[in-house]
Amino acid sequence: MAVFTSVTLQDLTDWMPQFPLGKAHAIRGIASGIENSNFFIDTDQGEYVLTIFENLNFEQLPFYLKLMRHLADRGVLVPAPIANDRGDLCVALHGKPSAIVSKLHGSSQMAPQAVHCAEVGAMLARMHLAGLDFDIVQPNLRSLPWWQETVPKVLQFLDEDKRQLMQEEIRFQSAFAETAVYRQLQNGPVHADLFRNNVMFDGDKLTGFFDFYFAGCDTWLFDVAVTINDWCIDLDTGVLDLARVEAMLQAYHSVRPFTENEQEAWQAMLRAAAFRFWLSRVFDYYKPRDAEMLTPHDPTHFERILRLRIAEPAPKLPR
Ligand SMILES: Nc1ncnc2c1ncn2[C@@H]1O[C@H](COP(=O)(O)OP(=O)(O)O)[C@@H](O)[C@H]1O
Ligand SMILES: N[C@@H](CCOP(=O)(O)O)C(=O)O
Repeated sequence: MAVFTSVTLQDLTDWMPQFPLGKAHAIRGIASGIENSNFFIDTDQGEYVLTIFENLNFEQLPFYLKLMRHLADRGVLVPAPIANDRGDLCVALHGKPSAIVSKLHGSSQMAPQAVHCAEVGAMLARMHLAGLDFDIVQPNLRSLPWWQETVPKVLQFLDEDKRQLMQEEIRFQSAFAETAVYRQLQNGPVHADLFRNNVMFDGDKLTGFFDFYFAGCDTWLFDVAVTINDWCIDLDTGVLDLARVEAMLQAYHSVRPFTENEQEAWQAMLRAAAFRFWLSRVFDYYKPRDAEMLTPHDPTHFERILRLRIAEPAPKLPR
């Protein structure tokens, strides 16, 4: 469980009057999550989610919070940030940037079937299209420059086999990013971390995407690859489940058709998406931060997926 910054009900009572939510009645730390401190709060106006951002700063946060507002206004199902009496979505609490967003109903679907993957694929395509007229540009902070800067910091912790894989993949991805195919991919705001635990369902109906705090401007195809690599695999082996892959890709394609260029980039992009999370998990594993409660993610999971995506071509994108 990750609560890096503690907040008491008294802290909340002192801080809340600036928000149009009435009084705070209860606060509960949220177990899951590894980046921020999250709490459910009960107010006169109902239940909300309070997030204290542990790594993002006041300059970076408007991108995420305004993006969520922009998407919500266009019918994409995401939490709506609540502004304070000065119109600010991001306000200091214990000296750290913090925000209150609406609570999505339902729960995460951790054993998804094709029907859930189709819902996610269609909403992801709607999200990409809705982001077309979002005018704040902020790069995905965990894309190639971060990979290039982080690989040298973690190589010392890896055995020879893993070190070689990491070095080969960063070379491959650096070269891929220079290609004409890559450079012509459609770019815009992407979620970049749309795992099973970041989507809510009520039965088979999707109720929202959340945890936008890895979002940034990147290729739409990278977002699709990240999502496929989590939703459409056997979690024990990393092997793709073809029925789920097809359901997600077809649903996405029916809202926003894939391009020929994306066809060409697909296999390399699935590798990029696996590499990104292998690297961040290795980094988090060897450089843990303080937390009252913290469950690190297993890095070998994404190493396995990367090796698989290199060894076996995934199903092609629909045409
Ligand atoms: N808007 C929301 N509505 C409902 N539950 C939420 C919302 N935001 C976060 N949560 C809950 O909090 C948990 C942790 O949030 P998450 O954003 O994944 O944390 P972190 O940013 O630390 O990775 C989620 O698994 C979910 O149960
Ligand atoms: N999805 C990432 C880590 C980010 O954690 P989250 O709880 O914010 O999704 C991973 O699995 O490595």
